Amino acid sequence: MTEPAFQDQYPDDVSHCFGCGRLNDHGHQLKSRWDGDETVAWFRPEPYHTATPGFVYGGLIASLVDCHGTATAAAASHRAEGRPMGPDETLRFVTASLHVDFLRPTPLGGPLQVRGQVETLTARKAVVAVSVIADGTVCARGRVVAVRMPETMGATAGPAARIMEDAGS
Ligand SMILES: CCCCCCCCCCCCCC(=O)SCCNC(=O)CCNC(=O)[C@H](O)C(C)(C)COP(=O)(O)OP(=O)(O)OC[C@H]1O[C@@H](n2cnc3c(N)ncnc32)[C@H](O)[C@@H]1OP(=O)(O)O
Repeated sequence: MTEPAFQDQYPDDVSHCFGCGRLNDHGHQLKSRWDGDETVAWFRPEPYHTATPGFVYGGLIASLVDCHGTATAAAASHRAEGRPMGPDETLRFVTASLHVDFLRPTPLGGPLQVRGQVETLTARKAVVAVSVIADGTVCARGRVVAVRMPETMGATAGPAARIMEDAGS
């Protein structure tokens, strides 16, 4: 049986992210999982994710790197601490830095494989290298610095609570 995706184990209050939130009907709903010591996600861009005809928009690729990187940071942190992921056990990471090199045009039409490798991991920070691969060819490489989420970004913090209420969450 397939393991549940990391993002499907996030608690509701951090599940509205445009890139990976399972509660965001308008988002990409990226799903990341372990593949040995690396992580993997698959995403099939739609025709409207176009840069030039036939090629994928770079901003979409950046958001795949971003969300796969932060998810990998959370999962790796849980694994390192021997704590299973789940709604009651949350090690939450947000993006401090996102760098992407677009090595070659990414063809539109097939699935993209997004692979993550943890480069460094501490209690407060993870650095994750991410590759975006189309049909066996690495089209983009990225690096995400993910840091433990500050309390001020939580869903119950200040304006966030009102925004979620307005959105009917
Ligand atoms: C079940 C599991 C649940 C998981 C839920 C996941 C929810 C996911 C939701 C979806 C998310 C989707 C993704 C999204 O869209 S997240 C949305 C986009 N991100 C943000 O809005 C974050 C805004 N920024 C901040 O809140 C703060 O600046 C943060 C918290 C990031 C750092 O705060 P602060 O500055 O106070 O941290 P620190 O001083 O203690 O430094 C700590 C370490 O970090 C290093 N550093 C800091 N900044 C940078 C930088 N720019 N480049 C390189 N490194 C940087 C620093 O050197 C230090 O390293 P070291 O000295 O320790 O080596």
